Amino acid sequence: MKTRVSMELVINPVHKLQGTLAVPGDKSISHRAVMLGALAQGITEIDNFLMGEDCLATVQCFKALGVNIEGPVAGKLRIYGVGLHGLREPAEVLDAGNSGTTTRLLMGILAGQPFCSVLTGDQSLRGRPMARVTAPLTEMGAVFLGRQRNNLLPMAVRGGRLQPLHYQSPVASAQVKSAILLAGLYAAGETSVTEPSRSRDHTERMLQAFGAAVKVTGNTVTLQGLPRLTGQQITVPGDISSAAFLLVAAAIRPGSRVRLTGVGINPTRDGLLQVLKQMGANAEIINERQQGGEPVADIIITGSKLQGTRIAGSLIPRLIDEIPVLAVAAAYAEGLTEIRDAAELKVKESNRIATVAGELRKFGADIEELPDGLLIRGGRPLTGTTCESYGDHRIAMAMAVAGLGARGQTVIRGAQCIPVSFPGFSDALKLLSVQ
Ligand SMILES: O=C(O)C1=C[C@@H](OP(=O)(O)O)[C@@H](O)[C@H](O)C1
Ligand SMILES: C=C(OP(=O)(O)O)C(=O)O
Repeated sequence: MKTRVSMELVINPVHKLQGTLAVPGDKSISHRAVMLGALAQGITEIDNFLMGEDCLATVQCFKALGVNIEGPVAGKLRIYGVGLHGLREPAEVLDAGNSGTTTRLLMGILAGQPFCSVLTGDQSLRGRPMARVTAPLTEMGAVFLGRQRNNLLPMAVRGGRLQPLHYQSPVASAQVKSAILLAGLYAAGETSVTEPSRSRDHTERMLQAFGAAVKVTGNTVTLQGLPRLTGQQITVPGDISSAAFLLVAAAIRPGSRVRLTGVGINPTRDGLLQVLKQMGANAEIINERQQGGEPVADIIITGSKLQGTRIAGSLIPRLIDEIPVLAVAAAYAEGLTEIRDAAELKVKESNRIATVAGELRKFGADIEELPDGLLIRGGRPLTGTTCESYGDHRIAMAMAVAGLGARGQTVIRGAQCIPVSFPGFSDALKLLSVQ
């Protein structure tokens, strides 16, 4: 297990943000490109791969499963696919680091393998619930052995012959949906997942691009098992979840104008843009195009006076990772913001309802925790403070954004977690900041 040196990020208030920037590649799409590339026949080449620690953990796991992968070097990766049945029993424990996506999607794939593997991760990941995938995968025929009735890592998996499953998921979670669909690759016949509302659909899109038959009807996705997957060329779009920090930073500083190029605007991921508009921000989408089966565009945002809003229901899965930074936008907005139906935030890298509320309160924000969200009475002037990341990259970056509009200096302790999803975050802020 890696031990990392604790790092502090010092944030000084900025007058405004200005400039043009390309954010790093999408984390969700980067993970999936490695996984499907490994299970395909032939070569998959990936460009603009996210060199974040979570995606590097996925690459390491597939190397340990016997896949020949060149790179990643400067966002380029070449995978020599082994086909659906070509993975090899790993001689070492598979370490997913901080990454829930690596763990849960990999569990789906390992469920279909006729060998034994063991998965673990860092302290945060070892506390996150896995029964949401081990339970349905057990129904399909895989065998798991882990703490708290197969809920916590480390977890041993013995895969094998799988039965197809029609699963009614109690949560809108792309990780649950994807784990079952990836296991469904190994089951003869149709496997389907129905969600309470639609989660991100990158797995469905990419499975189709690699040649699998996938049907989407309402909130149900159906996959035909045992397809032949063929290697692809994939250019990963910029990550809207990383763009979110820069978009909110610009939105809360009047006079700002920032252009982010090549950002993924998949409709299952673009809730942030809808909410920023609801709050009165001026966000323009231009140069829309398709890249790797995903819609991308440039986003131009200007600073404006923001108003409070309500964020709930089927919008939540479309912006789940952006809620910490949207809470920051709400603290700078006039009036009340209510975030509901977001209890999933409690089982992320930290309990994000508690950590967002606790850290924003240190700046002087008026914020109340709800069982499934947050109530923020915005408009109070914020004062720079010392924040904790709790090892959660999104909390570290959200609080850095809060510091940009506060009076005085802000220090983010535990900032070494930021490259989990956004290597180069502080350089991006520096580049865009006008003091
Ligand atoms: O499938 C994915 O790539 C992800 C799904 C989401 O998690 P859930 O599926 O738990 O909602 C999200 O929070 C995570 O950052 C990435
Ligand atoms: C929740 C996140 O990721 P994961 O579940 O993959 O750890 C995230 O990046 O905010």
